[in-house]
Amino acid sequence: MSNPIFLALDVPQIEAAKELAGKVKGHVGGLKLGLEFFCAHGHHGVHEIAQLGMPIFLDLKLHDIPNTVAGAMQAIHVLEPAIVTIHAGGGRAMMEDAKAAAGENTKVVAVTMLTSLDDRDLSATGVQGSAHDQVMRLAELAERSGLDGIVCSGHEVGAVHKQWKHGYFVVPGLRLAGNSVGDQKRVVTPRQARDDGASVLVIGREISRAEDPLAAARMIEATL
Ligand SMILES: O=c1ccn([C@@H]2O[C@H](COP(=O)(O)O)[C@@H](O)[C@H]2O)c(=O)[nH]1
Repeated sequence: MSNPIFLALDVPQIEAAKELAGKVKGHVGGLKLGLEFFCAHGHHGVHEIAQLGMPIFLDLKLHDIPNTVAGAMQAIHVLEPAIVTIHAGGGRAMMEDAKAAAGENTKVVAVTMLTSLDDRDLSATGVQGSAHDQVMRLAELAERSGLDGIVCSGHEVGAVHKQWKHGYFVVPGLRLAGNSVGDQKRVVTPRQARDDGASVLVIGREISRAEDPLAAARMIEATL
């Protein structure tokens, strides 16, 4: 079984990102580059990180009209990312067009509800029901739109997995028991997410902010 951990390289400098990724090489299965890194360094930055030889997850969370998102997908095609995120809230046509524009080796997954939000936050946006209901609804829409999978929290992944047997499930919001959750609200341990059917475990600060990132990565790997 390949290592499901993708390390979130949420650091602004290329050299710092490379150094961190180099330290944990062999103990994570891939590297996640998000908005902070991509806005600062664009394609050049992605090429630099790709030279480390690990699968790249471009967490761009695209959300716009279908034509614009399809154009963005075409523009990143050349980077050959293993995974790209879009927002399920963009609707069916946007998701269909994004998938059609992606490279055939790229998994396109839809963010359902950010792990930094809870039921109250959802209600404040005017959406009725619980976070769980919202994730289930958007997961069904993503599946019907032909996507490879979704991003959800560890609170929902078990239920989504039962409903969508061959989906690809990306789970952030992961913390070891007792550790600070920071800005995350729907949190589980990496082991819990894995046991409930996560395909990819996104881990950032538990490794990147650890005194010894290699020791942290090895320890988390050992819990799986
Ligand atoms: O719902 C979501 C979607 C994406 N993320 C991203 O995952 C990492 C999590 O970082 P931690 O430091 O492990 O909390 C980060 O890059 C987010 O942009 C998410 O947390 N939740």
